[in-house]
Parts: sequence; structure tokens; C-alpha cells
Amino acid sequence: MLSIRDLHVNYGQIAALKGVDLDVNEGEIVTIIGANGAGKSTLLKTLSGLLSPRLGDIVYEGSSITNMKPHHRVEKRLIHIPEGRAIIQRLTIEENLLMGAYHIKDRRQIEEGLVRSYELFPILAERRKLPAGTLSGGQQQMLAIARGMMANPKVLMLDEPSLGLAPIIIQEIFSIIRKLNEQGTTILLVEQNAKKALSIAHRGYVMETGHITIAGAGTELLNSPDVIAAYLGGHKAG
Ligand SMILES: Nc1ncnc2c1ncn2[C@@H]1O[C@H](COP(=O)(O)OP(=O)(O)OP(=O)(O)O)[C@@H](O)[C@H]1O
Repeated sequence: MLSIRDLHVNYGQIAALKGVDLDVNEGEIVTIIGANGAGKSTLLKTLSGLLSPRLGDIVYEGSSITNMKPHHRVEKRLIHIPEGRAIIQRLTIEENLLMGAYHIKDRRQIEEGLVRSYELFPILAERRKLPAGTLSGGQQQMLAIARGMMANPKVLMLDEPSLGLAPIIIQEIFSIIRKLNEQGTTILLVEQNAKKALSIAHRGYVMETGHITIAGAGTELLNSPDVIAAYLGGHKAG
């Protein structure tokens, strides 16, 4: 569904991606783990068109989107939920959700999106008229996911959804991601929380200083001595 070939991305003189190859098949959860600064966020920003590659190709549903504008990628239902969530604090929860459907003209489709969001996250329904700034961090992450789902994604790319959240909330966020996948959304997940993110993944990639260094099934990576030593605190995942 998504095929990335020899992707190179620079920030001026700094090479952030140095020839990345990666595939996401329809229906998968694919997780990318790696240390701070490895290039994970840069990869997602390039896939959503916020950054342009110096070299390489991105093929989505059989066509190259390497030079496609970000809003056209959104129309093709390739959706990015950025690190930090990008919630507009002073707008209401519902207004934030509607921003996720800004390009959709069919009112019924928008209404259906709201109903789906509120079914998935009842807390957002209860508070829909309140400013988003009144939500907790975990609830804001739920809002960011729900806003992404308003665009009815085929592929949902999530950048560090568990960042800064309490363990019980993290568990909830991962369950939601798995549920969205079971309902048909393909997921590309960037995470520091390697153990949890690999345990819900069909396949995973390890990224180090702009390169993919390890690729395999989620369970394979969870049991890989290199991954255990570097990303799972030296303990085999149980
Ligand atoms: N706006 C920028 N200008 C210059 N260099 C940048 C910029 N953003 C990122 N970089 C550099 O690009 C490299 C990759 O950064 P990136 O944010 O993609 O890594 P990451 O794996 O997502 O890490 P993190 O988990 O910290 O977000 C790093 O060396 C980083 O310092």
C-alpha cells in the first residue's frame, strides 16, 4: 500500500534520512522504533508531504506521491497525527474534530465521522462543547486520533501517541489503535514505547541515524537480542 524507496531527506546540510526503504501492506500495523534523533518524525513528515526528499520515491496505492502536495495526500486518505498532537486549545472539541474533515464537502459523511468519533471516545462526546484545552493529556491524544479518523484514513500515521501519558492511558491508546486496525485502518506507528508498540505490530523496523537497521515481524523484533539490548531495557519481552 505504501512503499518507500531510497529516501533521503536533509535539513540544510544535516542528513536526517540516508536511504530509507520501508513497506506498509494493507491491513497491517507497522511500528518504527529508534532512539531520539534517528529520523522517525522526519520520515512521517516526508510521507505526509511536510518535507520534501532530496532523493528517493514514495509510492502509495500504486502511484508515486513523492511530489504531491500535503492536502492531496489527505484527500487520498493518508493521514498523519503529528507528535505533540497539534490540538487547538481554545477551540472546542467538536471544532477540533471538524478540522479533521475540512476537505470533506458531504455533510452526511462529516456527521457520520462525528458519530464514529463519539462512539469510540465517549469522553469527547460528553465534553464536545468545551475548549480542548480543558482535556487531560490522554484525552487530547484521543482527540488527536479522533480528528485523524474524521478524514476516514486508509493509512493512519501516528507519531509518539504515548508520549507523556500515564501507563493506564497508554494501554487504552494502544487498545484503540489495535481496534482501529481491526476495523480496517492500516497503521504506521512511531513509538519510543518499543515493547508495547512492537507487541501490537504485524511488522516492525528499527531506525538508527537515518537508516533502517533491523526489519522483521513484531514478535521477531521483540525477541531479537539487539532490540532487547538497545530498546527493551535489556529484558526479553514477556
Ligand atoms: N527542523 C530541523 N532542523 C534541523 N535539524 C533537524 C530538524 N528536525 C530534526 N532535525 C534533525 O534531524 C534528525 C532526525 O530528527 P527526527 O526528529 O526525525 O528524529 P526522531 O527519530 O523522530 O526523534 P524524536 O523521537 O526525538 O522525535 C536529528 O538529527 C535532528 O536533530
